[in-house]
Amino acid sequence: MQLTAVNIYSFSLSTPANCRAAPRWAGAWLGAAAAAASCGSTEEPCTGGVWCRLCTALSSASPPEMLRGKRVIVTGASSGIGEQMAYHLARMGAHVLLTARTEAKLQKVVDKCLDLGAASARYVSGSMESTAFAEEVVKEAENTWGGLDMLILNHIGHSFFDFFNGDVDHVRKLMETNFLSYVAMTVSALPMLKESEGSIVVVSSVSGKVASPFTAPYSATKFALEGFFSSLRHELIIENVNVSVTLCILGYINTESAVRAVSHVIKEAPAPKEECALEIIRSGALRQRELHYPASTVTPILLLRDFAPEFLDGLIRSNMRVENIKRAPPPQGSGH
Ligand SMILES: NC(=O)C1=CN([C@@H]2O[C@H](COP(=O)(O)OP(=O)(O)OC[C@H]3O[C@@H](n4cnc5c(N)ncnc54)[C@H](OP(=O)(O)O)[C@@H]3O)[C@@H](O)[C@H]2O)C=CC1
Ligand SMILES: C[C@H](CCC(=O)O)[C@H]1CC[C@H]2[C@@H]3C(=O)C[C@@H]4C[C@H](O)CC[C@]4(C)[C@H]3CC[C@]12C
Repeated sequence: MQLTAVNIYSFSLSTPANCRAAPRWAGAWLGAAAAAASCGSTEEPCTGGVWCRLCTALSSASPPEMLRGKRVIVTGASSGIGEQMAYHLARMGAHVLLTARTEAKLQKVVDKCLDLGAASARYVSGSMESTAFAEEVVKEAENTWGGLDMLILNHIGHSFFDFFNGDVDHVRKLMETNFLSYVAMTVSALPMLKESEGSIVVVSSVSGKVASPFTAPYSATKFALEGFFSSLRHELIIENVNVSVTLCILGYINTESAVRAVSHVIKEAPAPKEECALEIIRSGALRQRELHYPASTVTPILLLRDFAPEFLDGLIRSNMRVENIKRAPPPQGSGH
C-alpha cells in the first residue's frame, strides 16, 4: 500500500497501535483492516516500534467494524467533542451509554444516536462533581450490558480563561470534576475492562503537558490526569493486564464552549470537533499510548517544550491577545 506523504500520523510521535497488546475483539478488525490495506509488512508480528509500517497503515484506515456491538461509555456527551464521539460510535453500530448533567440535551443526543444506527443508546444524567455519581454510571453499564469494552473519559466542569483570582474552592471543585471522577470511574470499570480486554480513553489537552496563562486550575487537572493514568498504564503492563490507556492531547478545537471562552484571545484557528472525535475513537480502538490532535500544532509544541522551553513560553504568550482578557473580581474572602 502507498502511504500518503502528508498524513496526520506522519507528523505524530504518538506510538501507533501495539498489535501485541490488541485484544481478541480488536484483532478481528485489525486483521480485516490489514487485508484491506494490503500492507505487506515484513514486521509482523508487530514489534510495537514507532515506525512499524503495518501499524502506520492501520492508523490510516477507518475503524467502523472494530466498534460494532462494543459497549462504550462516553462522559460529557451532551455537547462538543463528546457529542460528536457519540454520533461516530452510533454510526459504527456500538452500544453507547452517555452521561452529562443536562437531561434534555442527552435525550436529543440519544435519539440521534438511535437514528444513526447505534446498537443501543441510553443516558444517565448527573454531576461528576460527585464520585458517587461517577460510580453510578459504571454500575448502570454493568446492570445493562453485564460488561464494558471502552471507557471514554471526556467531561470537564466549567472553567474560566482568565488570570487566576485566588479561588481555591474553584480549584478543588475542578479537581473533583475533571480528575477525581475520572479515577473513580476507572476504578469501578476496571474489573469489566479486564474481562473484555478493553480500553480506557482519557481526553486531555496541551494544557496537561505545557502550561499557558489563564488556565491555572484547568491545567492543574489535566497535568494530574497525565500523572495518574501514565502511572496506571505502567502497572497494568507490569501485571500483564491487557487494558489499554490512551491519553488524548488536544489543541484548540471548535466546540461552542471553547470558542466562546477563548476566540477573543487565541489567534490560531480551532480544529474541527467532528474529526477530533473520530481521531479519539480511532486512537482508543487502536490502543495507542497517546493521540496528538491536531498533530501539526501539538507535536511541535511538545518538542519545543523539551528542547526550547523558554522560547516556547514566549511563543505561547505572543500568540494571545492578552489585552482582551477582562479580569474577573477575586472571590469574597480570598484576601486579594
Ligand atoms: N474544545 C477544546 O478546545 C479542547 C477540549 N479539550 C478537552 O476535550 C474535552 C471535551 O471538551 P469540549 O467538548 O470542548 O467541552 P464541552 O464544554 O463542549 O462539553 C463538556 C461536557 O461535559 C459536561 N459537563 C460539564 N460539567 C459537568 C459536570 N459537573 N458533571 C458532568 N458533566 C459535566 C457538559 O454537559 P452538561 O453541561 O450538560 O453537564 C458537556 O457534555 C474536555 O476534556 C476538554 O478538556 C482539550 C483541549 C482543547
Ligand atoms: C476555558 C475553556 C473551558 C470553557 C468552559 O468551561 O466553558 C477551556 C476548555 C479547553 C481549553 C483549551 C485547551 O485545552 C487547548 C489549549 C490549551 C492551551 O494551554 C491554552 C489554550 C487552549 C485553546 C485552551 C483554552 C481554554 C479552553 C478552551
